[in-house]
Amino acid sequence: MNIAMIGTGYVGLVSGTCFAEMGNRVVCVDIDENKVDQLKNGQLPIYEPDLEHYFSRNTSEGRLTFTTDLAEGVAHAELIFLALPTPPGEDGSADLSYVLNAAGEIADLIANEDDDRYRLIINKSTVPVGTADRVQNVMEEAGLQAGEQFDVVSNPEFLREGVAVDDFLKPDRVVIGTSSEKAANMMTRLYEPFVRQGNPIVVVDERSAEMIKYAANSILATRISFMNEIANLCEKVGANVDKVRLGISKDHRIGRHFLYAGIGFGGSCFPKDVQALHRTGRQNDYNFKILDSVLKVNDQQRELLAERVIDYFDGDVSGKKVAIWGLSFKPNTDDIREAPSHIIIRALLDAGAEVVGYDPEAIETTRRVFGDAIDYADDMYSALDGADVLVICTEWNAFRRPDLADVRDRLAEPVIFDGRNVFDPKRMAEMGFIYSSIGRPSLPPENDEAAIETALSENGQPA
Ligand SMILES: NC(=O)C1=CN([C@@H]2O[C@H](COP(=O)(O)OP(=O)(O)OC[C@H]3O[C@@H](n4cnc5c(N)ncnc54)[C@H](O)[C@@H]3O)[C@@H](O)[C@H]2O)C=CC1
Ligand SMILES: O=C(O)[C@H]1O[C@H](OP(=O)(O)OP(=O)(O)OC[C@H]2O[C@@H](n3ccc(=O)[nH]c3=O)[C@H](O)[C@@H]2O)[C@H](O)[C@@H](O)[C@@H]1O
Repeated sequence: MNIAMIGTGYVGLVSGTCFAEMGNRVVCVDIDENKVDQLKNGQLPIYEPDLEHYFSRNTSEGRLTFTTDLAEGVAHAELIFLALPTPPGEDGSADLSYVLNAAGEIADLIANEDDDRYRLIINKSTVPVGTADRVQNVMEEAGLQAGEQFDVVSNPEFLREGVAVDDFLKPDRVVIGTSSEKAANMMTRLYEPFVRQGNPIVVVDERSAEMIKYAANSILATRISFMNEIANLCEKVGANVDKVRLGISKDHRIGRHFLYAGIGFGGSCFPKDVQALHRTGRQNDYNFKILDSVLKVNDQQRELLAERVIDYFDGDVSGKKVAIWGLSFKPNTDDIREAPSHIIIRALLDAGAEVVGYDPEAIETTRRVFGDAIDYADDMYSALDGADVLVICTEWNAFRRPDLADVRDRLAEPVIFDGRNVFDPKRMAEMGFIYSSIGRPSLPPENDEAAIETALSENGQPA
């Protein structure tokens, strides 16, 4: 099938590449000339595991191309996807200007064509309930006839950054929102190769499809905030949130996913989408109280480690050097949008601390935000040289089994604040660390040097 992907960001680029992988011809359109130049030169503007492999194959075989020219994309395609930003507006509701303006331009282009080809305009962006109707109005205002020349489809995307290609190629489900049988058939034909494992294509009306996306993100965010509150209470009553998680997750009604306590959820979507759904409630005279709490708990949780570091130094961190491991909002991405690490860094800088950050992929994206206000380390160990404490913000694999003897040697004091519970508190205490994690008891550190040496060597690392 011939596809245009309008917007070539995390969603547009991954979706476009994966559609091309199934044999479709995809033209990706973006207004960012640098991005399009990079893509035309075979370079990926984002880090996303496995993307390079599919990108190279499909560009070299000519099924995946890039342009800044919307007219080229529209002329090529029978399926026109909108994968555009929907950032929060001032009142928290989704800003639809990117989507509606692009729809307007597409409508004008189609209205000026000689032929009467039928097109699908497909919302892949996360958009509030009623947006498909608004896009349809925009098309009709240009003189186009719904059902004859076009239909609007809502096709929300559920991929996660860091595993986006795998999620797209093997989705748990595909949601198609349309009241047109013809549109539903075309969309089903497009997605059938992706659901061969028997996962369903769920065809619903446009409004339900739009609500499904917000409901999915909001219930996942609610689980995280809920577990963070359990973690906070565990600390007060001497329980261990990781053990609690194991205990509850064996109940198949609860399941094991999205129950990890930590320093709150970040990313470009959970904070924005929970806020937007809350706003939809308000606009419809409904106070969605749970969502308000989900956001408040998350804001509090993202401040937690900075407060703990400042408390550790009795309220005065001026001149103290804090090393941060993990800058991206989650592992396996360079995305720093709404990253808890950035909130922690800002709070530490405001309090007068010096910060040095390390991340396997997100140094450049972080540099664009903080510039010279913080230092950047070339590797995870050199970040620790002369640092007073280490703060772990993202659970990259490389941080899970580091050489803790080296970590201890390099830090001015053996102090670790772990926002992702990557180490065992008991073993950390045996190795002489002052170790604070989320929702688990902190144990007094061993202070006998010989015992510490033994524990470090038993940890599999040279003492
Ligand atoms: N990032 C994610 O993991 C997911 C995002 N979503 C949703 O998908 C949508 C897009 O998100 P991302 O891909 O993360 O955004 P992004 O910011 O990475 O990409 C958006 C792209 O659109 C381009 N753009 C802006 N205006 C344009 C125009 N008029 N014509 C052509 N291109 C234009 C920008 O230059 C940018 O490259 C949002 O609604 C988001 O909520 C949904 C599922 C997952
Ligand atoms: O709409 C979107 O953009 C996407 O948002 C999330 O995907 P993403 O933000 O890429 O990443 P997640 O894996 O969901 O993690 C989000 C945040 O929650 C945190 N998290 C996740 C899981 C958990 O148990 N605990 C926890 O704190 C992560 O550290 C991260 O900061 C959803 O999982 C996707 O289904 C959705 O398509």
